Amino acid sequence: MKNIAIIGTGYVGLVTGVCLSEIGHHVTCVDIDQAKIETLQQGISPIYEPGLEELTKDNVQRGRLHFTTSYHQAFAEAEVIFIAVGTPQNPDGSANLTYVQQVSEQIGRHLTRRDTVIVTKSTVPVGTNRKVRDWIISQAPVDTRIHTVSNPEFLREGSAVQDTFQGDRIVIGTDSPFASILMEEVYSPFGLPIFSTDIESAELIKYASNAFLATKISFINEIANLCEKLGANVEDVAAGMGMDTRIGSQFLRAGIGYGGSCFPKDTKALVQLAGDVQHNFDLLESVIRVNHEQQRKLFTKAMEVLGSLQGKRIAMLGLAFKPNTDDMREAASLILIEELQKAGADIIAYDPIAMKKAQAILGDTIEYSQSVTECIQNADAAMIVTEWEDIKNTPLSTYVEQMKTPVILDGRNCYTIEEAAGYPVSYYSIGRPSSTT
Ligand SMILES: NC(=O)c1ccc[n+]([C@@H]2O[C@H](COP(=O)([O-])OP(=O)(O)OC[C@H]3O[C@@H](n4cnc5c(N)ncnc54)[C@H](O)[C@@H]3O)[C@@H](O)[C@H]2O)c1
Ligand SMILES: O=c1ccn([C@@H]2O[C@H](COP(=O)(O)OP(=O)(O)O[C@H]3O[C@H](CO)[C@@H](O)[C@H](O)[C@H]3O)[C@@H](O)[C@H]2O)c(=O)[nH]1
Repeated sequence: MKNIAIIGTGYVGLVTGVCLSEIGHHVTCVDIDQAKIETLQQGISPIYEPGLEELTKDNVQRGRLHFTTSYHQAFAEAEVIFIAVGTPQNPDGSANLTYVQQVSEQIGRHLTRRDTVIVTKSTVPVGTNRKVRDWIISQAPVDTRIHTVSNPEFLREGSAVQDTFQGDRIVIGTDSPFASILMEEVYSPFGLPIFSTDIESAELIKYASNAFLATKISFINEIANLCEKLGANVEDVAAGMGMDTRIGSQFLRAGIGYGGSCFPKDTKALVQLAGDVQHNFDLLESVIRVNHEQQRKLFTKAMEVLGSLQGKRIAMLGLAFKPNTDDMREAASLILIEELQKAGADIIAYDPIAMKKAQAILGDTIEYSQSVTECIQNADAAMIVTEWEDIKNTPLSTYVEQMKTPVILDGRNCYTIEEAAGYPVSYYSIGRPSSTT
């Protein structure tokens, strides 16, 4: 078992650190956010991620998992150091490498071993691992040897722990035989397929995978828009397409576009990366454009159905960018709220988990409620933005009983059109025929 340091205790760093300790490694996680580290030291997870808190507590108790704000302490025994800090987007869409550079220089200053393996888990443009090596060396003692590894992360929020133990593959890109053997030892207890390649290919696999998944989503959303005009049902079209194993049934759920901390920024970063080598990635630019429109889809529908939104009470069901997370980054709810407010609407929102994080962003510009039923009371229209279980399972009769006018704009196709037709509601969804009272 190895001594491992993880820099950054966000979604990726924390989940990776906890899961590596669970399979027996000795892990120290370091972060500059003191409050986060103190929370973690008490065994509390700063993020909502199913199964994570239990595993954190368990491994802290077993003495295999530690949290600190001290680089010195984290790197003292480390044979492998994982970089898992954020790579947010610059105003032009390219990846901001400030945090990666800062931690690389810190690694260099604190190195004590002759051979250290540095693993980049953050999503970074092709060429970054070579820069990481240079940044470290610029600060390191002359006799140290740095072995860099690109090891992109594919976990999804909301199922991050499960994805780590049951992922489809682990990608390892390195030109160091020393690092290659060590990474095999780190990851073999997971029993997952390991794909080994060069550094540049590993870096690109991450962007290419996210861009491809985003393309699938924008593609099915365009088909959904066509379905609405042609009278077809996108659910059936997707099901029929997905039965072809060459296409596959996953990531063909039409909705209000992709949000979250990865697809929006990574698609833009890949367009920029292509531009840097004089390549116009037209296809991906269209994917991004389609998504931009799709995220505003419920607003456009509300305008068509209600006419003016001035003074209208709109219930927003779900705020997080997807269920099972409290992450609000690039959530469609934020875009819709802005558009609705510009049009003069009053908003009351409900989310079972993300309300606290949403409140930190939105403050008292909207009202908050504690349940679906409370949220839709006296509303002129309800918008279903996130398909949480309790939202999906709300009987349509509740809308009839509680709303001023039972207009439902369902951005996640939570009800069948047959079900909706059985109630006196006006039901509009994505890529399917509407039913009106
Ligand atoms: N969130 C995901 O689902 C996901 C999945 C795959 C890949 N990624 C990629 O992984 C990277 C991390 O994403 P995230 O969502 O975990 O980010 P995050 O914002 O949740 O966490 C990043 C953490 O790094 C810490 N940090 C910043 N500078 C630091 C420094 N100098 N020293 C120590 N800690 C520092 C921050 O305090 C924060 O806790 C990004 O490149 C992202 O694109 C994210
Ligand atoms: O058929 C689908 C599937 C997803 N989405 C939307 O797409 C977004 C992203 O969903 P998902 O991929 O489940 O969540 P993330 O946690 O953002 O995970 C993605 O981004 C991560 C960060 O790079 C990668 O590690 C994961 O492999 C990749 O799935 C969300 O807004 C979803 O609502 C759809 O609209 N239709």
